[in-house]
Amino acid sequence: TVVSDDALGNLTQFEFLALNSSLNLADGHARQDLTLGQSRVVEDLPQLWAQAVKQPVDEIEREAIGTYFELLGQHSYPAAEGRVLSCYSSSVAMEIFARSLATVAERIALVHPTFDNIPDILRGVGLELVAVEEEQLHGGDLDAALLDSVGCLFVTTPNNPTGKVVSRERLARLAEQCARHDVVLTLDTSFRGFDPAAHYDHYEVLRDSGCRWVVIEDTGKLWPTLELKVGWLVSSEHNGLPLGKVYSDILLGVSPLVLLMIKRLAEDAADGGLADLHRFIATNRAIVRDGLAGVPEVTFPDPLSRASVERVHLGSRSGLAVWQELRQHNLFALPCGPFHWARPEEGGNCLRIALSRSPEAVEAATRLLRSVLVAS
Ligand SMILES: N=C(N)NC[C@@H](O)CC(=O)C(=O)O
Repeated sequence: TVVSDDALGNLTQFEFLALNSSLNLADGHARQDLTLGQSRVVEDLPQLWAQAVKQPVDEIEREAIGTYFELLGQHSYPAAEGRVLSCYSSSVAMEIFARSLATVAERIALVHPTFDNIPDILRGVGLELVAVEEEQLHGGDLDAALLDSVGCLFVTTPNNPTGKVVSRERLARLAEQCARHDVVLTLDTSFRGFDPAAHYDHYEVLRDSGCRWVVIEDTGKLWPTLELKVGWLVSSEHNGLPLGKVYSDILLGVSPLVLLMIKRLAEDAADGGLADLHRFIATNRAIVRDGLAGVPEVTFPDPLSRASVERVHLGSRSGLAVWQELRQHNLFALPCGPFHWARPEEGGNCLRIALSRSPEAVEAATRLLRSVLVAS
């Protein structure tokens, strides 16, 4: 019997089921082997620990932020006090943003589809959601009446699971509309590291637009750091949100050791590691696409995606039924229904495959998926 997806709940609960399986291609966290450069950082952790004990934490934080934001082209990030808040994860940053927004707004426009912990967090603080279809968001100006009816426009870019990136021109136009309607523009840029199309200086565009804005950056998907990560909550001046106050309700600060590790990993990435990572993900994406070539009805809806995940459209097959069948073989992907948080049936025929895995795991998973699909 096919279990209905609400019996299994949200995407993260699906991901939880996969955590101890040998073929976990469910979550977007990085689980591939460390590269040589990254393993040198791990070997240096005792020294980083000693440095974290001695060096002032605000110095470490400034250096980690600078190295990471420069690596990804974000040269105009706000370096002033209180403008970049370090959180234990991007979801903690999102919770702080949501609680802050809910003190001044009742409704929020949110890109559809996207990862479901975003609408869940926003609903959790009592905000009413209005779906903005990805095509709409990328198509042209948003409806003025829509913008007048919300306190915020929330955009995931690159989007999850589609990999769709908001271009510089599109961001400038969205920010201009948000400025005109006095709507906060919020970006979740968790997948930014994977796609050079997302490395233009977003902060320069946001700053020049005059709109109120918030950006959530995430180091957690880029490197295999065993969940050691930081979410950065970045915001414009005078944004009217009690971010600092709510931040202080939740935490005092993150580990300087983790900040030093991130700084070193960002340095390694700047020294060729990021280009290697892009090639690594592209190779894994090709393994999936080549491995499923010729399977009846199977297509890939996101040909331009560079994100560390790949959507597979199964034709008339149920994503949930295929997910269940794979689970019998101890292979876990992600059914795409819950990404379509306003209309789950729209994602009913898709699976998402994680690509931040060893090529061998991606190869084995693709072979298994192919055998299940040709038999279905
Ligand atoms: N706080 C949550 N729910 N974390 C899971 C999230 O990081 C997974 C994710 O974003 C992805 O698999 O694409």
